[in-house]
Amino acid sequence: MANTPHGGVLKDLYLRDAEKHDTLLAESEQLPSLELDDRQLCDLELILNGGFSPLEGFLNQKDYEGVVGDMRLADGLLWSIPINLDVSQEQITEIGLKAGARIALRDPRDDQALAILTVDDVYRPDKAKEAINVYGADDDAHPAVKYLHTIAKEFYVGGKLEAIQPPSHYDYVSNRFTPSELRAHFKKLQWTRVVAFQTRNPMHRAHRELTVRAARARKAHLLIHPVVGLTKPGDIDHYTRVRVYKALMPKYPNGMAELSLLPLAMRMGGPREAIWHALIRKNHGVTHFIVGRDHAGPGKNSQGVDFYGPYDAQDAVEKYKDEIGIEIVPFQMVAYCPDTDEYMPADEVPAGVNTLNISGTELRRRLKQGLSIPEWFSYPEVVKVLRQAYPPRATQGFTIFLTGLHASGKNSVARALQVSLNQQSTRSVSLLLGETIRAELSSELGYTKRERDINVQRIGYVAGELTKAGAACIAAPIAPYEAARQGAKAAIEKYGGFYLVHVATSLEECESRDREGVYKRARAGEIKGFTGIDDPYETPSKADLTVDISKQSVSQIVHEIVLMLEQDGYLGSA
Ligand SMILES: Nc1ncnc2c1ncn2[C@@H]1O[C@H](COP(=O)(O)OS(=O)(=O)O)[C@@H](OP(=O)(O)O)[C@H]1O
Repeated sequence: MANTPHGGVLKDLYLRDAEKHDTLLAESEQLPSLELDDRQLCDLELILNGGFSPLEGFLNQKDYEGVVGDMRLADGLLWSIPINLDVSQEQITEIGLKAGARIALRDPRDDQALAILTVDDVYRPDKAKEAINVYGADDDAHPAVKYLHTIAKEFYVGGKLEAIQPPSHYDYVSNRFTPSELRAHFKKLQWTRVVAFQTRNPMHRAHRELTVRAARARKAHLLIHPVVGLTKPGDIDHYTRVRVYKALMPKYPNGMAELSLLPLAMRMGGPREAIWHALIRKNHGVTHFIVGRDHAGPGKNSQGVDFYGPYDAQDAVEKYKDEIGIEIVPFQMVAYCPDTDEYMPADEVPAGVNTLNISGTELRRRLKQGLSIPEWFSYPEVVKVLRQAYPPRATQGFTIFLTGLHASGKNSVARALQVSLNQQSTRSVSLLLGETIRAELSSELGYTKRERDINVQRIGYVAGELTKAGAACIAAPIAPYEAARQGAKAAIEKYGGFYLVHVATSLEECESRDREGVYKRARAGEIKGFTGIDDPYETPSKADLTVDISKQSVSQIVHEIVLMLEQDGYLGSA
């Protein structure tokens, strides 16, 4: 038998409102609309499908104050994390949000109406109190507190929901189970004791070992239940993680474990979050829940001290275990003992016995540099997935961004570099010369500061996309403004390497090299606002390389660029 939902009844609003579907959909077309943001969308999905039972909507003020104050809804039921629909004053006025109003809530990705909210109340939360009570401190180093102060709007709207349809998913659809679906699945499999494992990270041998030990200890089956909504900023993306989980699942004995993806927006709220996670699993029909060391921990506060103690989450679920109604399986991390080639719970390792571990940071370093990842740590199938997602630099894209005056030699260097890279790497090489971009992308633009900034921004965008796709991109605009160059850098370096090369050939030299006579015409006033003559060129404050065509040959400059790329690993063999 699947576990009883929190509050006794699974609030699957899709099932409850199925009969009214057509009427609700028609009504939603006539109602004012509120477009949800990413977090509200995750919360809405779990309210509608019953994952957040007993909630039937976003918290009204009474429930909110109870949850913030002592983790209880107004009716006394345990609930640890406030689930709010935050709105701005402009939205309140524009949409007409007030008690009794009916509002269509829409998916921001495709504008579909997902639910109708009947407004109970609109109130201004005490955000400092929410931060302190729920997350332990009013400190922006905590991601949920930062969200509260920088993204969440100033008012909350409470009210019950009627379900129209679930948000559309196009990724891993067959692995997404609502609580009702999971309950039906357990029934079909005849699973009565199920231990769930929550994770927002890739899983390796230690996790497989830990989960199997938990299942063995409770004579239960296993539900791997990772979060694919919002996790901690900087986490490995869920596409990669799900491929990892799928590579790991065959490592469990047949029939022992199932994978289901949870569209939860985590808050990283440690102890309160652990209680919330347990209640959500209970709603999914699970009977046991693993709570490990530092469950849903956000890391360190602004003073460099951990927000929560390593066992605060375990203590919290222990304290409320009767009300939570799911058996908690507290777990130590397992450690690898190389001398005996086995995994053991960290607290059972005898004194003096050597153990090994590879931290997340160390793993990322090894992936980045294409270094070995030992088999005792992970499965080759898992490592293969991670290597595809985090290719070593030798196969990552990069951009060489040449900046300098007209006729400084940047175009000659760019062309020669393209040829040189063509001969030595398997990447496709793209050349974005100033004149080409002006003809192909920016033909409507002139040369005012604003137009030059737009031009450089476009180059940054295109170079970023090429870099993301693994290409070598060589851009060579004049790009006279520091801020615009910085903007291009930011757009590119999130996807791969970025190198700013200042072709610092003097104006005098550029003028003498200018066979087309453009500078002469600019000096004669026939061309207005020409860079270097009557328009500024801001010298880069921090170029990765500064070269001068009057002092070095093109091939020497190309060689310097190649050496720089080689040193950073971009030109080694993959
Ligand atoms: N007013 C003015 N100022 C500067 N340059 C001018 C101007 N008018 C036309 N040109 C010619 O336009 C070519 C491309 O300029 P860019 O797109 O690289 O300039 S910018 O980065 O947008 O500032 C650039 O050529 P290259 O330097 O060979 O790319 C210039 O010859």
